[in-house]
Parts: sequence; structure tokens; C-alpha cells
Amino acid sequence: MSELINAREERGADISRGGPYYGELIEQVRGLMDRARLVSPTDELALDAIGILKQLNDKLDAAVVNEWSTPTWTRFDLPARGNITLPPFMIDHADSSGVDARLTFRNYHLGGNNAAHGGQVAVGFDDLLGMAAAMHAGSITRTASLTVDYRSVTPLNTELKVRAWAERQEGRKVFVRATLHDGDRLCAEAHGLFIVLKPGQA
Ligand SMILES: CCCCCCCC/C=C\CCCCCCCC(=O)SCCNC(=O)CCNC(=O)[C@H](O)C(C)(C)COP(=O)(O)OP(=O)(O)OC[C@H]1O[C@@H](n2cnc3c(N)ncnc32)[C@H](O)[C@@H]1OP(=O)(O)O
Repeated sequence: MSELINAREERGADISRGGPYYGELIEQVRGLMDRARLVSPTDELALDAIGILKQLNDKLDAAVVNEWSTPTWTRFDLPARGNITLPPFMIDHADSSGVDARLTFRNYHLGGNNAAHGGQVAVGFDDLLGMAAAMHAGSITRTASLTVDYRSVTPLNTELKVRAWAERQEGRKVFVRATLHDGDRLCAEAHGLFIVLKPGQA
């Protein structure tokens, strides 16, 4: 974890970006997303919520910045760097040998029957494989190929373990693998190819 923060800080990353309340703000947004996934509102409640959310969105508009200035690139102290598009995870260990994380899918990530949506599982793998590839290569990478094998149902609201690591690197090609476990049970595994970007490559 500290190696990850050091690697980012060397590149100007700042874990105070967004301020001390940013993590709680994102947690409240996640709580909203969880409720929105399951809510069946009365007309009155829907109208009330729409009014409050419109007002809030107008307020937040004033603080919107470009993607490179957002805290979600730098806040390695927060679940999934505070990135609400990712299932929340905490990194326990990250270095060139791999990444260990604890990840929880929430109601927002529901596919059906109390299980995580397969696409959400892939989102989690993509980010953590990308991190493993970057830590291995010492450079930011981009997903060229990602394959997920769903081995058993992935539960919601349960802390799961992810392990992601680079198997080998050939030039700019980083071959990565990952597993997702609920206790001893393998929920899913993934393998992928991540490409180190060339200098200046968009
Ligand atoms: C100190 C360091 C820092 C450490 C700190 C780390 C902290 C990390 C923090 C936070 C982690 C965040 C992690 C986020 C992760 C998310 C990543 C995404 O979701 S990325 C979005 C989705 N992906 C795209 O949109 C790609 C779209 N595709 C492309 O842009 C290009 O196709 C690209 C870049 C992948 C490759 O294009 P080309 O032009 O650069 O290279 P070409 O020559 O085509 O390919 C290179 C080699 O790869 C093979 N290749 C390419 N694609 C392949 C494929 N699909 N299957 C098999 N081989 C493929 C080719 O055949 C070639 O191989 P041959 O060199 O000839 O051996």
C-alpha cells in the first residue's frame, strides 16, 4: 500500500485532494445509489427527492473540475480512490508482485437474486488488474483484453478478497490474472492483457 502511495506521490499525487470530507461525501453518494437501486417511491417521495437532488446537483456543479484534477486519481486512502463508478475496495498490499484487496459489492451492484451483476464484477477486475499491471510495469497501462470466468455466485454486502498479479511482460504487453474469493470459495477469476502506453499516447 505504501509503495502504491509512494509511486503515485512521486508523480505528484496528493491524498489530501478533495479535502477531509470527500470520503464521507462519496459514501453518502454510494448510499444514495444503493437506495436508488431498490426504491419504489410514492409520487410524493419521488417529487420530494427530485427537488432535493436538483438543488444538490446545482450546488455540486460549481465544484466540478476536469478528470485529471479530480480526487479519484489520488485518494488511495479511500475505498476505490473515492471513484463511485467502481465497487468499493481497500488495497491491503500493492507492489510489483501483485495487488491484494478487499472488495464489497453493494445493493447498487445487484444483478439478480442477491448476487452481483457480472458486468460489475468485470469492472472491479479491470481496475485491480490495471493497478497490478501498472505496478509491475512501473507505468500506466490500458486494457486491451479482459476475460472473466464466473465460477460461483458473487454475493452482495460481503467482504470479498481479490488478488491480481502480472504473470509476465513482453515489451509493452503485460499479461495479468486475478481471482475473487468469498472466504475459500472462488466466485470468479480473470485474465487479461494490458498495454503500456507509449509516451504521449492518448
Ligand atoms: C510508477 C508507476 C505508477 C504506478 C502507480 C499505479 C497506480 C495505478 C492506479 C490506478 C489504476 C487504474 C487502473 C485503471 C485500469 C482501467 C483500464 C481501462 O479500463 S482502459 C479503457 C479500456 N481500454 C481501451 O479503451 C483500449 C482501447 N484500445 C487501445 O487503446 C489500443 O488498442 C491499445 C492501446 C490497447 C493498443 O494499441 P497500440 O497501438 O498502442 O498497440 P498495438 O500495436 O495495437 O498493440 C500492442 C501489442 O498488443 C497486442 N494486442 C493489442 N490488443 C490486443 C488484443 N485485444 N488481444 C491480443 N493482443 C493484442 C498487439 O498485437 C501488439 O502485439 P505485438 O507487439 O505485435 O506482439
